[in-house]
Amino acid sequence: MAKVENISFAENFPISYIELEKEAEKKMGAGGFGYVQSGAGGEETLRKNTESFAKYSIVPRMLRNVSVPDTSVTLFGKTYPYPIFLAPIGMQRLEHEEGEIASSRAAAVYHVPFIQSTVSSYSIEEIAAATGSSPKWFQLYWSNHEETAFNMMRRAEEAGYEAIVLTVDTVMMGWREADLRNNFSPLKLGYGKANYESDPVFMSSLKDGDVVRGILDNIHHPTLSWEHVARLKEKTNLPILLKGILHPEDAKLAVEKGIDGIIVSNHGGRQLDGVTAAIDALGPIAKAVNGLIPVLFDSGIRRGSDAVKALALGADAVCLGRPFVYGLAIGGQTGVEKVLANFIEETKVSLSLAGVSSLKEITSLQLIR
Ligand SMILES: Cc1cc2nc3c(=O)[nH]c(=O)nc-3n(C[C@H](O)[C@H](O)[C@H](O)COP(=O)(O)O)c2cc1C
Ligand SMILES: CCCCCCC(=O)C(=O)O
Repeated sequence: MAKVENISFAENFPISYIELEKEAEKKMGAGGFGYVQSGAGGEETLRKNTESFAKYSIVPRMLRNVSVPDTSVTLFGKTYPYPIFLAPIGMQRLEHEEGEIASSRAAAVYHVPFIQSTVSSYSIEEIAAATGSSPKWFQLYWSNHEETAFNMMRRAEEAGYEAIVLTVDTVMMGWREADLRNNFSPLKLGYGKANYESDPVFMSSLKDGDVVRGILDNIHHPTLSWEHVARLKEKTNLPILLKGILHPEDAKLAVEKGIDGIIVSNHGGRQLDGVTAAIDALGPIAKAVNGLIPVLFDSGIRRGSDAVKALALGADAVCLGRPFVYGLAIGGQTGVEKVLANFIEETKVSLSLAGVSSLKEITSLQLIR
């Protein structure tokens, strides 16, 4: 780390998101880069996700002794040093040979919880072995072969994962024009198989032994409903969060049905184009939930001041997505560590300059539109 004035930062590494994206593009093939970078449809939501942060202006407070900001957050009885998670991102071998092994180890360096995707390139057990006791959550894609979903969740529980994130906005793939243009399907190319190939329940469900076809048959699940969620809940003692909530009524239903937390997200603009910017959905949802369950946020977080705005609007923590994946493409584990180092430092500086000395008081930080 280098230092300029009071700021520590990762040297010889892209600082801004634009630079990160540019460097990552040089390292990745066109198909893989297009898959990560692009959004659905005309990319209206992808653009809005980042642009909409500018609608919210922080009104900072002064003279508040911000010398040692307390950035810790407690969720489900566990305290983490920062209100920051790594979002579940599938198939990270697209970016780097070491994929999720590298990114989960980088997260562990900062005690940042790593959310592992169902469609990851290394299995639940491999990531657990690589990261020991550092915090991990498991993101579950529902499976049409229901026992496969239950078994993956059981494996995560046994491997020491601390929560299950059920993604509910991906019952089918969005209309992604870059992938159509490039004829690019990471699932068909065999990325994202690790949790399936290592799952005896899934493997024994295959009729013809074709793993890729089996994944494709299972992962698109348009029948998903609250009844499935209730069945899932019966099968685990881990907290369950629903990822992909954008409507306050769905958030209220989640509370009513005993769900433990939600992630406000539009999947980084990759699913339905034209939906609300995630940051615009956050305030009304936080109000509807009224502190009854934790509310996490992703989709558009690019810098520390974005995190401060999301926290002020009611998020308990934010998940970093594309920025860390670009770090992975540029420099493997070290690249992700550098992205995290800069993001954490910028978040701390932003909180201090906003006059927030503890996250416990963040919701009193005023934002004007
Ligand atoms: C390449 C890529 C793969 C993703 N894979 C998953 C996944 O497997 N499971 C999931 O729930 N979300 C997945 N997401 C969505 C992220 O978890 C997160 O919602 C999104 O990246 C947030 O948008 P942002 O990265 O633009 O901030 C993926 C996103 C990207 C960019
Ligand atoms: C039908 C869901 C497949 C999703 C694959 C990974 C993902 O979430 C993505 O955004 O891409």
